[in-house]
Amino acid sequence: MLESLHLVKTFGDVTAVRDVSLGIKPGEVVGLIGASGSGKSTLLNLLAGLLDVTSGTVKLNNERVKGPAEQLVPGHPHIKLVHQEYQLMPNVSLRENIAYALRFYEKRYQEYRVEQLVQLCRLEAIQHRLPRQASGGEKQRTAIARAIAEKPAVLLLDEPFSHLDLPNRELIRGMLLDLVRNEKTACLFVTHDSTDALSISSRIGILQDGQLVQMGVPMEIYRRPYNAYTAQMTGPVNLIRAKYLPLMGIIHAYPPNALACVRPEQIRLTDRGRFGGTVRNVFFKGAFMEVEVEINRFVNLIFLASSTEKIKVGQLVGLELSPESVHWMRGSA
Ligand SMILES: Nc1ncnc2c1ncn2[C@@H]1O[C@H](COP(=O)(O)OP(=O)(O)OP(=O)(O)O)[C@@H](O)[C@H]1O
Repeated sequence: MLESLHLVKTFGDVTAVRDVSLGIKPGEVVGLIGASGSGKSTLLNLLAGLLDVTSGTVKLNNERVKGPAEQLVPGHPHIKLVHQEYQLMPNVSLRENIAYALRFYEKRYQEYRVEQLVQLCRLEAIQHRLPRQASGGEKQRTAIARAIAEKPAVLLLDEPFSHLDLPNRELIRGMLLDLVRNEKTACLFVTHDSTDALSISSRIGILQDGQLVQMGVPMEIYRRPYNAYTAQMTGPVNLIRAKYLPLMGIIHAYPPNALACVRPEQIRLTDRGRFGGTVRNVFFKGAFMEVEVEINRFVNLIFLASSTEKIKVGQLVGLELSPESVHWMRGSA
């Protein structure tokens, strides 16, 4: 198990990581979501033993992971970090890039393991290409294959899905799930986009200004975000001040400026709506539409409608929201 205990990292007067404590078990995928500058890469480097901590501890199976100041070669043999830039050797094939990680092993085992990795990372068809002849997704998969060649206990990934198209993102998602199932690797990745994190992680964490503000199972964080930042980082959301909720038929006992979170799918289109408004925008998203409705001068709401519905800008619509769908947030806006 990889653990961080009260990790802090400062650069001059910037605190990039503030008191972060977390644990990742073998066979678990954990996604950390944070805005740009929230400390994601710094945290990954600390966990990998590639950056010295200001205070706090990183432990792998109860043994302290040393920082670069304490070692000749930075890093830990059982913790691998895949950077955003892949860092492949440019003049040898993708397959040889993977094999290089196994160069100290006996030839037969090396061949066997490379073959296994090529299959696991879906590289059969393009394994003999040079990195410059490969797409971003193929290079990403090669970098992951190389990182896991020696079966590390922990795989850390920096933005593994950014710059990839949907089919490649799906491939990497499937691959990571296979990997943790087959090899019991503990996998932690950071991202600024919640979609992949919500779909494959057993737990997700939200980083805000270097702090881990919330951690839990994806559904719980999506439904019950701690604050507005957590709500916005995990998907489309309506953030509604308490004083406007009676407009929607919701009676409550909260102060006027308390903030409520209502996810778009919790608002329903209905002919017998308790409230309604004028459609301002309709965003086609494929299987569904995101519809923006002006309730009054101060409140716009978004709700989801099936893309088979006929909804037009300027149309009046009736809506329904049940009191149980409203989540009151503790943190400030
Ligand atoms: N070597 C450094 N020297 C000084 N400040 C740094 C250094 N590395 C990071 N920082 C600062 O620490 C904070 C966190 O940076 P970090 O790169 O970890 O964020 P991030 O969430 O990974 O951002 P992004 O998603 O944009 O890559 C930022 O304010 C950044 O400017």
